[in-house]
Amino acid sequence: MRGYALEYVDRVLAQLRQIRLQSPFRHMVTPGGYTMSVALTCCGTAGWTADRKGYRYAAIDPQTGQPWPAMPDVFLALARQAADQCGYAGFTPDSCLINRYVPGARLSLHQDKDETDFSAPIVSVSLGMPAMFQFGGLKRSDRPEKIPLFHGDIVVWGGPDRLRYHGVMALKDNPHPLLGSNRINLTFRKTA
Ligand SMILES: O=C(O)CCC(=O)C(=O)O
Ligand SMILES: [Fe+2]
Repeated sequence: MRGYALEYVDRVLAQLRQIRLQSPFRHMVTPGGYTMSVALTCCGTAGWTADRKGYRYAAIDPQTGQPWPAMPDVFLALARQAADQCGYAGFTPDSCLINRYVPGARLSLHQDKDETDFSAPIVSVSLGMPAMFQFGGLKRSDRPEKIPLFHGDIVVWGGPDRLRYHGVMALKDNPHPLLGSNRINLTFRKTA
C-alpha cells in the first residue's frame, strides 16, 4: 500500500527516538556466527533475538537486561489499520521488530517463522531510503519478485502467503530528506 503510513510518520519517529534510548539498535550475531548488516531493536511484550543458541522471542532485551520498550499506541493503531485494510480485522501484534539499514546493508531471503501463530499476518512499514524488497515463494528456491519500497509504504502478508520467503537487496545510497542515508523498517507480528 503506497504511502499508507505517511500520516503517521512524525508520531512514529518521535516514539522511535524514545525506544532507541531504552533499547538501542544493535547488530545481532546469528547462530552461524554471522554479524547481521542490519541493526535491530524491538518494542512490545516480546522482542526477537539471535545468538549462538538460536533465534527466539523473549520478553527481556538481552543487551539491557530489561523488558523491551512497550509498544506505543501509534504503532498499534498504524498496524491495526493497515491489517484491517487488507482483510485481517482484529490484528493485535505483541511485537514490533525495528530494522535499520545503511547503504550496503541487506537481509537475505528468509521466512518469518519464529512466531507461534501463523494465522496473524505480518505488517511491514518502510521509512526513509528506498529499498528493493524480494518476495519469493514458499520454497527458498522459488524465484523472488522484486518490489521497490519507498518511504511510507506498507506491505502486509498473511494467510497462504504468511510463510513466503522474502528479503531486502543491498541498499544503494540514496539519502532521504527526513532520514538521510538510513532506512527504517517496522514489522509487526503476533508472536504467541
Ligand atoms: O526490511 C524489510 O522490508 C523486511 C524486514 C524483514 O523481513 C524482517 O524483519 O523479518
Ligand atoms: Fe522477515
